[in-house]
Amino acid sequence: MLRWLTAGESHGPELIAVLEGLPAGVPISLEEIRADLARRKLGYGRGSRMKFEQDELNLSGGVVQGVSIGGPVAIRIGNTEWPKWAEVMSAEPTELSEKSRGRGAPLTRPRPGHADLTGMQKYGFDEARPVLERASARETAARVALGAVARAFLGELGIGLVSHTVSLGDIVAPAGSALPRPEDTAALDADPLRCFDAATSARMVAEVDDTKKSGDTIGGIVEVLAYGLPPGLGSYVHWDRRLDSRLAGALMGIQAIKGVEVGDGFETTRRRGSAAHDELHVAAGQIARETGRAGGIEGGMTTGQVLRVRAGMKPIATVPHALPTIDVATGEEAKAHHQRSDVSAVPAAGVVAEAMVALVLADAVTEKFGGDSVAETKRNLESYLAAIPERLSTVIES
Ligand SMILES: Cc1cc2nc3c(=O)[nH]c(=O)nc-3n(C[C@H](O)[C@H](O)[C@H](O)COP(=O)(O)O)c2cc1C
Ligand SMILES: C=C(O[C@@H]1CC(C(=O)O)=C[C@@H](OP(=O)(O)O)[C@H]1O)C(=O)O
Repeated sequence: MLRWLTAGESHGPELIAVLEGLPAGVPISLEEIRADLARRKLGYGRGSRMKFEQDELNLSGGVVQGVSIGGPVAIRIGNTEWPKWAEVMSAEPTELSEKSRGRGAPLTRPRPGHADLTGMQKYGFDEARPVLERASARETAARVALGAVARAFLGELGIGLVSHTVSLGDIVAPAGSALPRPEDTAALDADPLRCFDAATSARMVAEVDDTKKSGDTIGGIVEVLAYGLPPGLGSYVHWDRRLDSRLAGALMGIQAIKGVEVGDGFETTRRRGSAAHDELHVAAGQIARETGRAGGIEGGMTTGQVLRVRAGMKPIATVPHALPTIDVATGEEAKAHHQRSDVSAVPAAGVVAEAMVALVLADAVTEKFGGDSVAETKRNLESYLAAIPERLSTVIES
C-alpha cells in the first residue's frame, strides 16, 4: 500500500509531501522530479507567477545516493514568493509592518467558483486569505513531485504514462486522432497547449488570446494514458477496490476538475452494446482486442490494454472581468477580488492528472504484487503473469 500527504500554503515558506510504502531500489533522480515540476508550469494561458516561481526542490528522506531505501520519501518545495509574504503568513503571531499591510488586507469579496465563501463559513474565518492559501492549486506542485517518484517505480516495471490536452472550451482535437505515447512527452511539452494535433493547438492558442482579451477564463479536457499495465490491477469485489473508482476519486481531487471519464466514457452511453465494447479475438496465440473503448478497464480492473482516462477542468474562478459577489464585511453587493490569475491552466492540469494516475497505479501495483524491494515486486509480477494459463493469456499493450 502506498500513502501520501501534502502540506503547505500557496504563499507559505514551502510545500511538503510525503510518500510512504515505496519499495527500496527505485532509482530516484532529482533532475527528473525537477523536470516534472517544470512541465507543470508550462502552458499557454498561465499567469505571471509561473514565470518567476522557482519550485525549489529538496529531497530530505527516503532516498540515498539516488535510490529509494524503503522509508517514507520526504519532499520540500520552496515557494519563491515567501519573502514577500513572511509577515502575513508567519506561523507565529507577527505585527504587520507598513510594507505588509496592503498584502495582509482582509479579502472580504469572495470569488464565486473558488473555495472562498464556503471555506469562511466552514472554518470560521471572516476573510478568505486562510481559505485560498490552502485551496490554491499551488499544492499540485507537491503532487507532481510525488507523481514523479511513483512514475520512476512504475518505469522499473515497464509501465509508462503520458498526458495531453484534448479540448479547450469548445475546440476539440479531431475524434480518432492518434494517441500519444510516453516517448511523445517532450514533443507535447514543446506545444503551447500540450495538444497532440498541431492544427487544433493553433486554434486553442487563438482561443486563449481571445478569452484573455475579453477579460475571461476558459477550461478544457485532458487525457492520461498508461502503457504496459498487467491485467488485474484493482478489483470488482468491492466498490472501493475498483481501479476506475480510485482513479476517478484521484482525478476529481484535483482543484477545478468537474468530470472524469474512463475510456470513451459518456460517449459509450450513446452507443448500442454491439458497438460499445472491446471484442475478443485470437492474435498470435493470445487473446487480443482491436478497440480500446473501455479505456483498459473492465470490472474495475486493468485488462492489459492501454489505460485511458479523461478529466474535465472548469474555467478559472478568478475571472479578470470580476464576477458579482457580496462584500461580507458590509453586506453590500461588490465585485469579487482579483489580483492576478491564470486564463487557462488546462495544460498544467494534464501534468497534475498524470501524477495522480501514476500514484493510483503505483498504489495498485504495491497492493497486488507487494515487495519490499522493487526487485521483489518485479519477481512477483513476473510469476503472476507466468501463472496465467495460456488459454487465458492476453496481450499487454506496451
Ligand atoms: C494547475 C491549476 C492552476 C489553477 N490556477 C488557478 C488560478 O490562477 N486562479 C483560480 O482562481 N483558480 C485556479 N485554479 C482552480 C482553483 O484552484 C479551484 O477552482 C479552487 O481551488 C476551487 O476548487 P473547485 O474548483 O474544485 O471547486 C487552478 C487549478 C489548477 C489545477
Ligand atoms: C501558484 C500556482 O498556481 C496558483 C493557483 C491559484 C489557485 O487559486 O488555484 C491561483 C494563482 O495563485 P497566485 O494568485 O499566487 O498567482 C495561481 O498562480 C501554481 O500552480 O504553482
